[in-house]
Amino acid sequence: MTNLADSPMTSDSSPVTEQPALKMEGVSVYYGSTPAVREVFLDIPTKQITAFIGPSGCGKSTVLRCFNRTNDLIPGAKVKGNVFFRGVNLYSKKVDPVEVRRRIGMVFQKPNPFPKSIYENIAFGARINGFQGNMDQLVEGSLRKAAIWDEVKDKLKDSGLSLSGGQQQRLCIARAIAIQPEVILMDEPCSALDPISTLRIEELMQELKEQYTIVIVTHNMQQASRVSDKTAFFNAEATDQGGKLGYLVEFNDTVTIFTNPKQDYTRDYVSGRFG
Ligand SMILES: Nc1ncnc2c1ncn2[C@@H]1O[C@H](COP(=O)(O)OP(=O)(O)OP(=O)(O)O)[C@@H](O)[C@H]1O
Repeated sequence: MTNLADSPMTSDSSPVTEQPALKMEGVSVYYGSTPAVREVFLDIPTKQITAFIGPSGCGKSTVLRCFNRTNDLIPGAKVKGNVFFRGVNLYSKKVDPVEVRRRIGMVFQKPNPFPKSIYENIAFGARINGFQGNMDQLVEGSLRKAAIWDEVKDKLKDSGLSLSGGQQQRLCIARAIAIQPEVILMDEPCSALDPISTLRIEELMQELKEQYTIVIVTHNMQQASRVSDKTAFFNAEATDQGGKLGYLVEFNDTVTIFTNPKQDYTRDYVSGRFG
């Protein structure tokens, strides 16, 4: 089994920030025989925030799921091309998808805490992953990193489901952090939250990027321009079969995408002319 920790990026002589954490080379995704996304080439920078934007159905979530092999869990989904994490091809037969999902965590649109105590929401996954250290410390550290410790420290035995939506989402981020991933994928993490909870998550993302590489799918262009360093704009084109096929139009620094994009489609989208 290929060890995902074995990679040139662990060398002290090469600063991690200079190499992409994740790399896509010619990735196409199919659901059954229907193509959903074609030929994506993309480098995700280490310890930065990359946003995926684009109209509904252009394949943002589909592409995001390729980074931790969660498309494998969808019957009929097929990924072609290569996805590299720290130089290791994640789709190689030697790579264990469970290990991939441990190293590359995911937070979903709707907060989905386990129906267990706040403490167990953090401890459960760590225990399953064979964590041998001090569990109390791990729980506190993860909740602190997710900026929710002060709100829950006196009620760790209460159910995770008793928290507000915004708190539940930070609990889910803490749960992802507890597994000690290197990358956190976020699929519209704020779309079910009110503006104040959204702001908390956005602030939290800025803190987390000191330690983690973050990729976020968002429908909210203001959010992408506020939080991200890089932005990938996806669009979809009509197919001969009457469907839609997603593709990457443009990928650049967020400020360039929003102020001086190279493609007319991008300019029209970010200025609200379609989508
Ligand atoms: N589980 C699935 N089974 C079959 N087709 C799917 C599945 N998930 C996505 N698709 C199709 O793949 C295409 C891309 O969908 P995807 O959800 O990735 O786009 P998106 O840009 O994230 O959309 P949205 O912004 O609406 O969430 C769409 O045509 C969608 O119908």
